[in-house]
Amino acid sequence: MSFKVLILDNVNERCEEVFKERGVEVVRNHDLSGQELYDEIKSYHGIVVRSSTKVTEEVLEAGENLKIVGRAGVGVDNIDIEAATKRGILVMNTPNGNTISTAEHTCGMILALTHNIPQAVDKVKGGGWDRKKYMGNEVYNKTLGIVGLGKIGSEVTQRMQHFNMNIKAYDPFASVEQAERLGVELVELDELLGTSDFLTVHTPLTEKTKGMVSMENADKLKKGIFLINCARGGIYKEEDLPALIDEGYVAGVALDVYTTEPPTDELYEILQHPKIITTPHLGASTDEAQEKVAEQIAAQMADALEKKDFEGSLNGKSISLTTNKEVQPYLELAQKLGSIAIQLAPEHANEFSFEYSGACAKFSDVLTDSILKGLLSHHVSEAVNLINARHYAEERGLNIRETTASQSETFNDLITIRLKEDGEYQKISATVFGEKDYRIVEIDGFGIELGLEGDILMYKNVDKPGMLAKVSYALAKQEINIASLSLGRTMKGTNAITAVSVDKKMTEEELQPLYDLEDIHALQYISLPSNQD
Ligand SMILES: NC(=O)c1ccc[n+]([C@@H]2O[C@H](COP(=O)([O-])OP(=O)(O)OC[C@H]3O[C@@H](n4cnc5c(N)ncnc54)[C@H](O)[C@@H]3O)[C@@H](O)[C@H]2O)c1
Ligand SMILES: O=C(O)CC[C@@H](O)C(=O)O
Repeated sequence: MSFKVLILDNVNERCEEVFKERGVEVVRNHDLSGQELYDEIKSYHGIVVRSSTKVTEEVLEAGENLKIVGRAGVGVDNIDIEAATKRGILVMNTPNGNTISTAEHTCGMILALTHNIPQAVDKVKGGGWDRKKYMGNEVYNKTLGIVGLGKIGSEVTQRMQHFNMNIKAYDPFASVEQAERLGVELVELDELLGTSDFLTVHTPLTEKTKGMVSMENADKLKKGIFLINCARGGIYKEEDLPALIDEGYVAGVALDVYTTEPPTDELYEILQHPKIITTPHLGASTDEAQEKVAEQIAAQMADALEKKDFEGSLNGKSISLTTNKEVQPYLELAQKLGSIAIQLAPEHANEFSFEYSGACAKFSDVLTDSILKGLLSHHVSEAVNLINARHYAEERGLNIRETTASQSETFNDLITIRLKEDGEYQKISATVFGEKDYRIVEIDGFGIELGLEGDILMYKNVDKPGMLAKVSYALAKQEINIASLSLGRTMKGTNAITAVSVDKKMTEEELQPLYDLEDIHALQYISLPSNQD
């Protein structure tokens, strides 16, 4: 299949080159919005953006053929990931292509801020000369507080240590080992605010980070602190910044990012403050970073479109495993098992437990996605895939438990689904022999061996002579051929379970005579897709 990708923002030309090298048709059309964008996007399988294009639910809906949204950069706050996930559209970014540039920009901002460089440049260029007014401060031996010890925070740390700064950090997700390796002291946020001479933030904008510094918590700040934000607008409350400076809490502010970009008139006013220096979201704007993110996003998207690799995917992390040859047989097994389990399940079943034993256990995450795909395909009208399966499971209130064991007692690998009905668990287990021989091996304690393919009749009967003859006669009368069969029982003469594979899809009318047979109970008809080539 040939793929088409649309580049919507000002992404470096290496993006087109890489797509073309990979045989992907690529079109560039910048700054589209509204109806123009909805019309244009229809035929494309992928779109590439930076931060200008807002990839809203409406845009995704208009993208009838859309499979991937690629962000040439880190922040994906301009992409409605939830809506993309629901539609099974992959969202990817390039998490490290612009790390170095942004870290360098941050260090540049720290030095420019404390040495009053931008203000002094303006003065001299305007024909002035004032050495007293632009007296600065050294960073040497000062404390730099870092909020967010991720990729950029870590690179800033290493660079500013060479300026002999003492680095402290607040990051609830950072490990002590990581901090030790970097020579950073991990502290709580209040301590960081109260002891830092400079504070730089390197987190996404979230409910937790929004307004991290504002007039409300001004008393927590070390007097005369310098604030730097090269992450996302709004982490410092912008409208409070002039007052924080004028009232002596803050010595100066450096901003590369704003809540609205370009800044609104109101925000523009704030930026006129002589102690606030600014750049127009330039952190990642270097030739090197832009080449890297452009190349990376094109290569990642081409790989994903060809289903070779899913590196950089944000809303389908576990699907990157699907390119691993080892996981492929289990994926199909899991999906088939999900499909059969839901066909055997009573209506409204919503409590499931998935058990993985043996080598397959290490892939449990993606196997759960695959079971859910099989299970939900029967209930959800939209296309369910590995990206959106968990979303639909949650939306439908399915309660899922997952357990793993490194070994199975009976088979090399075993996947079992239990579903709860009237307080009792029904159980179905399956395994794969070789690469594609998928078999159910147990249903509700009955050992059975049944290929997981095609059209299957499954029923319970009393274990006595003549039962199979009745069924085969009812089928033969309708000229329906039996392909294979499997019998299972717990004890001679008690209950038995029988599975009969037939050579054609059966209609309700054809099934009726079988439902009417005496001593044949709980007859169910299951249809499974053929094994993939
Ligand atoms: N100015 C630019 O041009 C530019 C360029 C690249 C990235 N960015 C932005 O910089 C930010 C950081 O990027 P990164 O690549 O380092 O990301 P990252 O994911 O590597 O690091 C983010 C860190 O923030 C931490 N974190 C999350 N919530 C937190 C909280 N409430 N308190 C403290 N720490 C928290 C995470 O644990 C993580 O370590 C992102 O917002 C990104 O969009 C801006
Ligand atoms: O595309 C850009 O220049 C913005 C980059 C940056 O904000 C990011 O999050 O990667």
